[in-house]
Amino acid sequence: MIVTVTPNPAFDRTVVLDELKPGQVNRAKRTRVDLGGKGINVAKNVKAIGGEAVCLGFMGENDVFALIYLNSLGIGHDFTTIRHNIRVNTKIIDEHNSAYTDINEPGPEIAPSEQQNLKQKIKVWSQKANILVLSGSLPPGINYDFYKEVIEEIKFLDIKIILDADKEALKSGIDARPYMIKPNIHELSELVGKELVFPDEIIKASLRFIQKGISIVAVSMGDRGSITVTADGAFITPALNVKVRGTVGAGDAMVAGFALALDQSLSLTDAVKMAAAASSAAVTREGTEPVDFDTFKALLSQVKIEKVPL
Ligand SMILES: Nc1ncnc2c1ncn2[C@@H]1O[C@H](COP(=O)(O)OP(=O)(O)OP(=O)(O)O)[C@@H](O)[C@H]1O
Ligand SMILES: O=P(O)(O)OC[C@@]1(O)O[C@H](CO)[C@@H](O)[C@@H]1O
Repeated sequence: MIVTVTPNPAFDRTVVLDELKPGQVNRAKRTRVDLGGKGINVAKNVKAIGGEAVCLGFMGENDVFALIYLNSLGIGHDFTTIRHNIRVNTKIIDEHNSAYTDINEPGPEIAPSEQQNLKQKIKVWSQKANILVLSGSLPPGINYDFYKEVIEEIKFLDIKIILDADKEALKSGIDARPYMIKPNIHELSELVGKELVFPDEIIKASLRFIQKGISIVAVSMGDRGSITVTADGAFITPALNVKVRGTVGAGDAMVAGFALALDQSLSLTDAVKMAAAASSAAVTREGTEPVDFDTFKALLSQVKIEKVPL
């Protein structure tokens, strides 16, 4: 079973413009609202490509539409109810410049008791799960080492933990040695304090974390595809040629592909393929709508992987 944790869910409001003109009145061509937040997007995409996932995290007591939506997709959930509503993140698509701008709110203040409640639920669900995905930013009131503490509490269990976070939450989470991390190229560059561009630099930087005891470092590079590094070798995967309608959540779809492949004990090559196909399918969707299964299937056969021995 795959369990995802989203401490900071969001309603993603996607606003499509001809061209974003800062300092002026901009008229939207169209808008849409999706329930998002990284772990929730992972669960939506796991479901869309044929698996099952359960969502944990914080959810406002009045955020009933979020639950109705997950129920409509048949996605299980066991959120920790909080007093405040979840945030609204604004995603601006500038069609003329193919520019994608995210404005992410900090999220609601979390009380210590709410935090304990989520930790307890994670412990209980981790007893039943094969894969635990810890994903996204931490809302106010939660310490940056939340993910580290969670990993340390459950790592004696037979469970593979995937961490997808940034900044201090990622840095400290890595110290607890999750099974896998999925930094994007900017996050990896920040982690090692050097701007990384070329595959050999990216592989070398990733190996630092493999040497620390992390089994898989999957580095996403937007339209340049991804590089997945393990102790046995690196897999370079160019992005697929698809019509891009929105890039938000591409990384989450990538994590969904890995999570499902790991849950099904598939080979790493198959996991990399599923991750590439799911993430490429994700960018063909506006907003964070789950991927279309037929598109995912069609893209799966197109993924090319170059294996680089170390
Ligand atoms: N423009 C694109 N064209 C084709 N594929 C893309 C494009 N952008 C992203 N992808 C696919 O999605 C994967 C993940 O993208 P990216 O590196 O942008 O993730 P991310 O920064 O974690 O995204 P997010 O935080 O929005 O989920 C890439 O490895 C690639 O397979
Ligand atoms: O602010 P965070 O938690 O880092 O990221 C939140 C977010 O940008 O991530 C998802 C896309 O990956 C969106 O659904 C959501 O709005």
